Amino acid sequence: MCTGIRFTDAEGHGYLARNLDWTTGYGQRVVVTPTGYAPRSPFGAVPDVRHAVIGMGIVEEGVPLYFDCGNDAGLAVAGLNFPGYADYAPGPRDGATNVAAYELPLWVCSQFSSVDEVAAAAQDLVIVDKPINDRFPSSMLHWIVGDADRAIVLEQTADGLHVHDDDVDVLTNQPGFGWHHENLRNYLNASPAYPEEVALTRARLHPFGSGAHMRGIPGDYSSPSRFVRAAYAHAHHPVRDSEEENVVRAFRTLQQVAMLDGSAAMESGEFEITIYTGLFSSRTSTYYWYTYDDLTIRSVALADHAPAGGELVVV
Ligand SMILES: C[C@H](CCC(=O)NCCS(=O)(=O)O)[C@H]1CC[C@H]2[C@@H]3[C@H](O)C[C@@H]4C[C@H](O)CC[C@]4(C)[C@H]3C[C@H](O)[C@]12C
Repeated sequence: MCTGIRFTDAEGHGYLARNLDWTTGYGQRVVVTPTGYAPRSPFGAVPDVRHAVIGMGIVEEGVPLYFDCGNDAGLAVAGLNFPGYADYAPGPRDGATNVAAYELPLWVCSQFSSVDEVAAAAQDLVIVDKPINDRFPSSMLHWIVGDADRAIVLEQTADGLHVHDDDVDVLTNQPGFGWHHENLRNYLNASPAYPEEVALTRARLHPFGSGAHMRGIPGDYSSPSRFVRAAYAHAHHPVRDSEEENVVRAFRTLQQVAMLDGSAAMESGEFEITIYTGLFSSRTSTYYWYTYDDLTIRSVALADHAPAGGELVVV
């Protein structure tokens, strides 16, 4: 499974971070798409690269297939599994902005500079089931899109394209965002406050310690439980000042919903783990990440890799 979060630092810069939970990686690397790159876009939705893009992905047929990425204007996006709900158009629709599912993160980050712009453009958006090649069929995803101000979730289901205002800045997997948001109403009791002493018959009961009012926040790895846990942890985290503090914030928060080997098997019997955790900081246009096997936080700054060149850079 996967979890994504968005937040803002004390100076108003935006951050978007995600866990990529799966049984195996795809050989993903940090990829920079510079403004001089000439994309191959099947329906012409990405005619050029207006904003340089950096993020985690693979390059296939010379095209960057991003799992998550951010751009030089501070806009970022992450794709998360949404099987059983995602429903792509079998072909392009006349008069619409037709985007192949694999190029949606590139479309968002190469064309726009804010969530508001993406939300407006999404009114004409049709996500098309047009795989890059036979080796990689379209993945069934939904996407969290964030900037310094807010987040939205893009979901295309059987009844059309939905743009949800993500006012809790969190996304996990199925079911849809609306269901997860409604489900939060089951957890209104949860609070970080220290519990008061309680009188019970003639007993006076003291709390064991802090955290007692978090009882009820689910601890398992299922998508609804991770949504609730991430929304709680994220909402109560204090705003931080420096880039370093916000990197720590992102990675510590996503640790709360990261998947440990051996705990959750897929139908195949293989175990899901958090393959990597990635973060885009708009403050410095830097991508940070660590992997399951190596907790060293690595980073690549967009400015260090020819953001205006003509060739993709795979770091
Ligand atoms: C597996 C990843 C999602 C992880 C996740 O959400 N797991 C949930 C598990 S569960 O269902 O809820 O059990 C997704 C996120 C981004 C996806 C990749 C990106 O969409 C880029 C290309 C797109 C191609 O069509 C397929 C390969 C691919 C390289 C995708 C492979 C895979 O589907 C990825 C890596």
